[in-house]
Amino acid sequence: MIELAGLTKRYGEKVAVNNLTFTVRPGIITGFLGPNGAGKSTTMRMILGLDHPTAGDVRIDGRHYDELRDPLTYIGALLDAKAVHGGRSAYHHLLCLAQSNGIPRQRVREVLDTVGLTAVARKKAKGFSLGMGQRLGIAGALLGDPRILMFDEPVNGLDPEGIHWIRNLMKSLAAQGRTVFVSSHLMSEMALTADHLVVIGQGRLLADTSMADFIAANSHSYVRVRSPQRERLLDVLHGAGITVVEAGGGSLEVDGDKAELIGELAAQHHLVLHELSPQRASLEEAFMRLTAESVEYHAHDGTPAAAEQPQARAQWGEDWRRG
Ligand SMILES: Nc1ncnc2c1ncn2[C@@H]1O[C@H](COP(=O)(O)OP(=O)(O)OP(=O)(O)O)[C@@H](O)[C@H]1O
Repeated sequence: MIELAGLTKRYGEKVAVNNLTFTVRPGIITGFLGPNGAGKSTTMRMILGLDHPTAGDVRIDGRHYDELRDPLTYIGALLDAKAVHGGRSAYHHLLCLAQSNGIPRQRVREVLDTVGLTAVARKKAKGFSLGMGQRLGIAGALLGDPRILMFDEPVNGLDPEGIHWIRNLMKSLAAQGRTVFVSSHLMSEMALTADHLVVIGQGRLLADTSMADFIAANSHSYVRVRSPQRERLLDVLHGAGITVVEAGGGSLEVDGDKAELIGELAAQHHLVLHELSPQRASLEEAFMRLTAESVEYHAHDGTPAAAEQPQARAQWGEDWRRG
């Protein structure tokens, strides 16, 4: 497990990480989300002892990183794929890591094979593409066969086949009972990969919950209904006390999880339905809704940043609901 307790990091006036307390558990993939500058990388660096907390504590299986003997055998991490000596080959980069962590030499060939870099093992890392660099970083993380894996933006630079590969790799690592902690800005990918989410904004914890609960809590569910007997259906729904909003394209929208109720009412009144579809927000929509107030860096599209605009969250929710 990775356990954070009141973890805080200040850089001068800037509070990059603010009193974070959460636990990353084994056997599942925990996604780590937050807008740009939220403090994800700083948190990950503190977990690895690369940055020292201003306050609070972080432990790996009960110990601080610098107390771990051969740390790569406890926790493997991909933080910055470019943090490789460019003049070394992939093989020699991994061999150096192995030798300094008491890891047998044959493990280097195994991980090169796992990440698909065997054919370029003797090539210098400085000639590697972004995706090859990511694969080499992942090989380094796997080298010590650790129980805990931590990946910062692992799909960055990977092609669709590579993204598919890393998704399956993380799932199999979690299925083996390992702890997998991964950050990504690719929400669609995170939705397919993570079981649990930790979300931060401006260094603070915003959510620590299962994927399903996160989406349910931060999104609005409604049912879209279309019928060729629209007017009669409206009467029936109004008669049952159900509030209906007329949406574009002749469809109707009803708040909440009322699909079954609407279907039964339609059947009782012999009404034909062409569509009866429960709608739920995607992870991306739920994430934007939750973090709207803590986004620091906005592109200028004429509207002020949400942080400067206290009503933004409610307004955005309304737009999203009908948009
Ligand atoms: N060495 C440093 N000195 C000063 N400020 C720093 C330093 N490292 C990070 N910060 C600041 O701390 C905040 C958090 O940065 P961090 O890189 O951890 O965010 P992040 O969530 O990983 O962002 P991104 O998604 O953009 O990678 C930012 O405002 C950043 O500018």
